Order: sequence, then structure tokens, then C-alpha cells
Amino acid sequence: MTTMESLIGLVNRIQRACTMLGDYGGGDNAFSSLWEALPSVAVVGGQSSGKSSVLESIVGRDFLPRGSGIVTRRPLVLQLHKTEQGSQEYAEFLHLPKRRFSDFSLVRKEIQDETDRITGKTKQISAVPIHLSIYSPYVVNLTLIDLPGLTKVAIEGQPESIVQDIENMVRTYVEKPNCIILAISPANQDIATSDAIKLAREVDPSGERTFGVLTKLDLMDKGTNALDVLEGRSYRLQHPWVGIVNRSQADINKNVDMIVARRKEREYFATSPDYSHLASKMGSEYLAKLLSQHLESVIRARIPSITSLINKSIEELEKEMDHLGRPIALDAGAQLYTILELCRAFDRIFKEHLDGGRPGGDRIYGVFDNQLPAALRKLPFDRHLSLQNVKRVVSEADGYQPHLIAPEQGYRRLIEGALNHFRGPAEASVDAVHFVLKELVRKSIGETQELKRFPTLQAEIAAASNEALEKFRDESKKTVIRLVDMESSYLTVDFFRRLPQEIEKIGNAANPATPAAPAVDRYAEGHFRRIGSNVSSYVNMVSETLRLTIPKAVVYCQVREAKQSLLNYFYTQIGKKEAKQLSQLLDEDPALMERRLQCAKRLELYKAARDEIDSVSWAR
Ligand SMILES: Nc1nc2c(ncn2[C@@H]2O[C@H](COP(=O)(O)OP(=O)(O)OP(=O)(O)O)[C@@H](O)[C@H]2O)c(=O)[nH]1
Repeated sequence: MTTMESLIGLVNRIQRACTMLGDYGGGDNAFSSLWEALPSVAVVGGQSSGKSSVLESIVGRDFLPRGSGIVTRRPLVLQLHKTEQGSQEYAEFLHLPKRRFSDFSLVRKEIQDETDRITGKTKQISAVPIHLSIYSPYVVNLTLIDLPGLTKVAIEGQPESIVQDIENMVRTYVEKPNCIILAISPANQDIATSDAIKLAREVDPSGERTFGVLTKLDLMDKGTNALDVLEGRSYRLQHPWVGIVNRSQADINKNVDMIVARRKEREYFATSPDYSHLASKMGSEYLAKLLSQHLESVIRARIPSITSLINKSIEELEKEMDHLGRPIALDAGAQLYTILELCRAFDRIFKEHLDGGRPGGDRIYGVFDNQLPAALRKLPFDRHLSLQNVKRVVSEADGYQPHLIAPEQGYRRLIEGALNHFRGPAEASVDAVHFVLKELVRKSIGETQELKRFPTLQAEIAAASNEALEKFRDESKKTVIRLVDMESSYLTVDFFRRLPQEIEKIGNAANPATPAAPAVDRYAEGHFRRIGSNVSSYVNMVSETLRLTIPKAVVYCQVREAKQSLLNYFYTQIGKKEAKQLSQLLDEDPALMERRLQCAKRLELYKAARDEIDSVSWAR
């Protein structure tokens, strides 16, 4: 008994959790439905077939709305919990937790009100179920789903489609292989025309999950009986048919007590000349017990597959959640933290590229080792120091008075003119490194997995990084140009001191210790060639210096800065942003956010269900 109570109770609890998370079978759902895996009993019948009466008689209480037309417009999941003898009966709605109804007429009113809350007063139908639990010593543990009565015509104020809508809704419940169908047919109607049997036959042709219930036996014409149906000759089902005698409308009007009605029903069968031989297997109390036992055995058989479905779903959902990433916090502080973490993740990868953990940083060395030396080599010094140009520059610098000893001004002009050429390769190195860094930013953003979800933040980080790189580039350019200008502003004196002096050579001609130098004609070509070659040596020396110092400046101004403070300015800007702007930065694809939310809810449901099942297994 404990097992039975706990098994049906278990399914009840899981069903409630399902409903709270919007999983109630039927409706569209992007997820596999746990609800659908749970066995349940759906009550199906044509209008006025006596569905409500059967349910009330199983419960032993008046609590369902009555009236003309389609009264049941939302599924009612009725969970019956047997309590100890002597304890008070009460009802509870899932949508009104903690409120106990002991007056069952208020339960009826709440069902009506809650139906209207979702469907409006329009007499529309809705697939969202109402959950009602009844705790009573007079019930058996059982869960029944009351569905709108199948109808053939719409009444006034209802759309024509309602007939089909109701059938579709009922069908979504009964076509599930785990649904036990309680098919209600009135005995005073030909069974061949029963809406309930018609639908049951369609969805359960072998009749293994259909329980046939025949109401209104007392209303049959005198001299006729329903033995052909009750004994399974008219329509065969795997389970025996159960005959029922509910309260008549007159009884209801007279407020005949349900307990009295149950007793009268028992007496009816016991004393009926037609049905007394079946009396022990007739009536609403017997039906309730039969269903309870059947439901329990079905649940027991299904537990292993439900457990494996749950475990499989948990595994899949966890995998999907991993893939989707953690949900974004709602408060500004946590969002700021998330943004900074994402920036740091990007920054880490960017640094790895520079430091050799990832490829790309070596391209910077390529600039220093190949590009810069090649550019320096290609500078047009040959042209600048051609004999003709040297002559021209020196003469111009001399003016009307040709130089007497050495063309000081001429040298300076030739050197300055040559050094100016170094600006080009210096700036080109800065640009080349800039483009390598930019490319590494782009690569690093792509490689930061955590950022993938946030296209806006990606774009912002890229923009901020590029802006910072531009600044570093400007600074770097200024520095390398300064290096070049420094070379122009003060020439290396030692170089010229070490040059052989033509004058001295001439003066020493008489000295036999030194070989006699040919007398130099200061205005002959040889003289200018020597000037050209001296300037060329000087320029080569400077070129060698710059080849070594430009990389130092570039690394100092660009690479080192990028490593240390690529996002510094961005960080200060982020710190000033309002909550709304922060969440804009974290604006994920809404579909993705929704999916994560749904996954999380689902996961919670499945985990709760697993815990429930575990707790029952322990109790057994
Ligand atoms: N005499 C007698 N009347 C019954 C029996 N079952 C139901 N009735 C009456 O038939 C009418 C319809 O019964 P309900 O239980 O309201 O039927 P329903 O299928 O729930 O109807 P809807 O919710 O409108 O679809 C009521 O007046 C009941 O009193 C029965 O076994 N015998």
C-alpha cells in the first residue's frame, strides 16, 4: 500500500512540477515532454455523457461547475490523495498554493473563475490545465484529467471551430501511449454512436489502455439492459466495462449527498435483476479502485524507462547549457564583472599571440629582421651621392666663395639630405607592426570562445583595441621620427675626426716617412668622389644605428603598450556606463537567451523529478 501511495503520489508531484514549467503535454514544446512520459488517466466523453458526475462520484464530493453548454473549457488535472481516517477533507489549487478549500462550493467557483482567467468570458477553450488536489480519507490515490466534452455543434457565442478545437485538444491527451483513457458513454444511447468510444477506437484500436464506463444505466428504457456492452459483446476492450449510476438531475436539484448517492448506487446494482451478478464489479467506488490499481501497476512498469528518459534528458540539457554558456546576471555590478572577465579572456589570448603561446607575434620580428633592413638598403643614396649631385650640393653650399679646406656646409647638407630618407622606412616599420597588431586583435577576438555569444561586445572590444593601437602608432611614429631627427641634429664628430685629412697629407709630402700623396686639386672629380664616399660611410653608419634603434622604439611604443594597456581606456569608459548600457553590451541573441532560460527550467524539472524518484526508491 505504501508503495502504491508513494508511486501515484510521486507521479502527482512530477506532474505538478511539469505544469509549473509549462510542460503539460498537448501544446507545442521544443523539448521532449516529461509529462507525456508519465502515465495519466484522461476522462473523455460526449457532452452530458456524465463525465462530471463520474468524477464527483469517484471523489465523493460536489465540486465541478455545472451548466449548459461547454462547461469544462480547460483540462482539469484532479489529483486525489488518500488521507488518514478522520482527517479533514480539503482541496488545493496549484495556482493558489497554501490556500485550503474545505468548502467545495468554493472549489467549483474557483474552477470557473480560473477557467475564465485564461480563456476570458468568451467560452473559448485552453489547453493550459488547472491543477486541483483533493485530500480526503474517502478517496483512493488517483490522478484523473477531466477534458472538455466532445461536442457536435458550437453554441451561441462560440466559434464554429470549437468543435474541432475540443476534439484536437482531447486527442493530444489520449493519443499519447501513456494515457489511460476513461471513455464515458451514456447507456441510454447506442454505444455505436458514442463519441468517447469513437475516439478511443481511433487512438487505441487494441483497447489495451481504454476503460469503458457506461453511465445512466437507470435511464434505459424499461425492458432493455446494457448487458451486451457491460459483458463486452458490443464493443470489446482489454479491461472490463464498468456500469455507473450517477445522481439524476432531480437528485442534484434536491442536493442529494454524494455519500448517499454512492450508497444508492450500490443498492441499485445489488438489487438489479439485470446486473446483480456483476454487482461487485460495478459502481463508481469500484471504478475508482480499479483505476487506482491499474495506474499504480502502469507507473511501476514505466519507472525504469521514465528514469532513463530523465537521465538522458539531464545529460542532454547539461551539454546544451555548457554550449550556451552561463546566463547573464541582471544587476549592473555582475554585468560589469562579466564584461571585464570577457575582456580579460580576450586580452589573455592577445598576449599569448605576442608572447609566442599562439602564432602571429613572430611576424613583428619579421618586420625588424626583413622589412626594415630591406627598406634601408633600398634607399636612393646612390643617386643622392652621385658625383654630379655632390658637386652641385657642395657648390651651392659654398656660394660665391668656394671652400678653402673642407666643404663643411656641403658635408652637412649632403648628410642632412640623406638622413631625411630614413623617415620613410622608420614610419613604414611602425605601420607594419601596427597592422600585425590589428590582425592579432581580430584573431584573438575570434579565438575568445566566451565572447562568441556577445556580438556587440565583440565589436566594442575590437573598436576600443583598434583605437588604442592607433594611439600607440601615433606615439611610435613620433618616436622613430625623433630618432631620425636626432641623427640630423648632431652628427658624430668622431667619425669625421678619424677621416684622413687631405690638407695634412699635402703638408707632409716632403716627409719621406709618409708616402707622398698626390697633390689634390680640390676642385677635381676625385675630391668630390671622396666627399661622396665619406658621406656614404657616415650614412651607412647611421643606417646601422637606426636598424637597431627603430625596433626598440617600435616595441617600446606599440608592442609593449599593447601588452600592458590595450584596453585601459575601454575599462575606464565601461566603469562609467549605466546599467542599461552594460546590458546592451551583453545583448545576446534573444532566441539564445530564451533557449537557455527554457533549458535551465527544464533541467531543474528533470533534476527535481530524479530526486523524487530516488526518494521513492529509497522508501521501497
Ligand atoms: N439518472 C441519471 N442521470 C445522470 C447520470 N449521469 C449523469 N446524469 C445526469 O446527466 C446530466 C449530465 O451529466 P454531467 O455529469 O453534467 O455530464 P458531463 O458529461 O459532465 O456534461 P458536460 O460537462 O456538460 O459535458 C446531469 O443532469 C446528470 O444529473 C446517471 O447515471 N443517471
